[in-house]
Amino acid sequence: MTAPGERPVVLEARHMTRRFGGLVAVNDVSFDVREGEIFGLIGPNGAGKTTLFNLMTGLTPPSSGTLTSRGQTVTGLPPHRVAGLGISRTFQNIRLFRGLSALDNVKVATHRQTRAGLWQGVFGTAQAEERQAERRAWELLDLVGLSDRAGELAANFSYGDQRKLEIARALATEPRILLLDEPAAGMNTSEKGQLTAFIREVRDRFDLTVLLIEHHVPLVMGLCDRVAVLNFGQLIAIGDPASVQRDPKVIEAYLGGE
Ligand SMILES: Nc1ncnc2c1ncn2[C@@H]1O[C@H](COP(=O)(O)OP(=O)(O)OP(=O)(O)O)[C@@H](O)[C@H]1O
Repeated sequence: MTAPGERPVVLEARHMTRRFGGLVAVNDVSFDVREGEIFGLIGPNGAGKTTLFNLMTGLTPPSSGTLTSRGQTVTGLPPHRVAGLGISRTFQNIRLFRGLSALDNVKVATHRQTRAGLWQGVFGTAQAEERQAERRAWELLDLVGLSDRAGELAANFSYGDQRKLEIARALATEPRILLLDEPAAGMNTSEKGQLTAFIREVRDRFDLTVLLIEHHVPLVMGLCDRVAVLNFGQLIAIGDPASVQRDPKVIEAYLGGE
């Protein structure tokens, strides 16, 4: 088996910067992510974590700097093109279709992957694709443990279950790289406990690279292969969880903010 440090780099962030007026939310951030890694992004409130995810997924254009994935430039592409490169995400503020069922929320995302167009209508493949989308949506709901509630409106789900539904929806686009923005937020203690095994299972089963923003420190430390720490937009530490946790700059950043 290839050692983690020898696996190919799948994301290269170089000097990524984003200014909002006079505020530098992300300041000259560079790092690599390797295939199959579970890579954590932590930092105090307002450190720039979500802005960095937004830069990486086309929601916010960078002021300067680049992100490439397997030689392809990601920065400058709109979100759907970024998704087309196999980079999918969930959101800190959940973005489900609250008035649709759990099944339809996932199905809508699988549809983005099916080849819509004239030819499928002409050759009558639309129904087959519809059935395939439905089958895949059921599989993904099963994976996140929600298939017995497939017909319920997303709005009726607990916060923790909505997060799981968001993960199912992100997986429906068949990503190679999955970005999770605070996956444990709103989950109860037992759900948080199960999340580590779940994220590992998803990574292994779908052959994914996973990046996650998370405030729940035990989850980050127990789950991530490497952790990057942002503070006031700057990358102040990167490495394995134990060494990052001991880093005086990281301790200072967290204690200084209390
Ligand atoms: N669209 C925007 N316009 C102006 N300022 C913004 C915008 N988005 C983010 N910011 C600012 O950029 C900084 C970084 O915010 P960001 O949400 O990325 O931090 P974060 O680390 O994700 O924080 P949290 O952990 O609280 O979610 C904050 O000062 C925030 O107010």
